[in-house]
Amino acid sequence: MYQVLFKRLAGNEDVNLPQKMSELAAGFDLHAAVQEPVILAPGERKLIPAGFAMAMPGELEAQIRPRSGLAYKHGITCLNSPGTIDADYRGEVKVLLVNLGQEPFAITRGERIAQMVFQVVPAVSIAECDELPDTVRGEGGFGHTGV
Ligand SMILES: O=c1ccn([C@H]2C[C@H](O)[C@@H](COP(=O)(O)OP(=O)(O)OP(=O)(O)O)O2)c(=O)[nH]1
Repeated sequence: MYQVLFKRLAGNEDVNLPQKMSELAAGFDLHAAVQEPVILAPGERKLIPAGFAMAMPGELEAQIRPRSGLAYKHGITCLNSPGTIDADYRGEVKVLLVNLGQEPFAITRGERIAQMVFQVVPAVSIAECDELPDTVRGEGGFGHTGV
């Protein structure tokens, strides 16, 4: 079990911290910490504050992912999906939403706008080399096996 710390940022006492909506949910829902409703016009993107900062063990990252209901019903999704929260980031967590729907959409205070899923990032060491190990695939990619 990993210990993650959430710090509520000043002025957001009324906004829920990330929370799971069911016992085995993978994601913690994030809530909009906007003061007034924010309108996203079709095609528009806006950075929405989530009202908290966090700390997690160094081997973790947190991914900000869209909520399927908002995406399906309104075309609202995360532009940089999945967003990456680094373990050493201490700023406010924010969600970059974009409206891919046909209608303006209002983000209201406290609304659940995205979800955050934790992942273990494997420790890697890197080295430069002149020749890479051979594979059967070689340089084939981008559909080289057919569509
Ligand atoms: O959806 C997101 C993505 C990022 N961040 C924060 C946490 C993350 O640790 C930091 C940097 O994100 P990223 O590495 O994706 O951004 P960058 O464009 O590479 O910026 P930087 O140079 O600040 O690393 O911004 C968010 O709050 N929400």
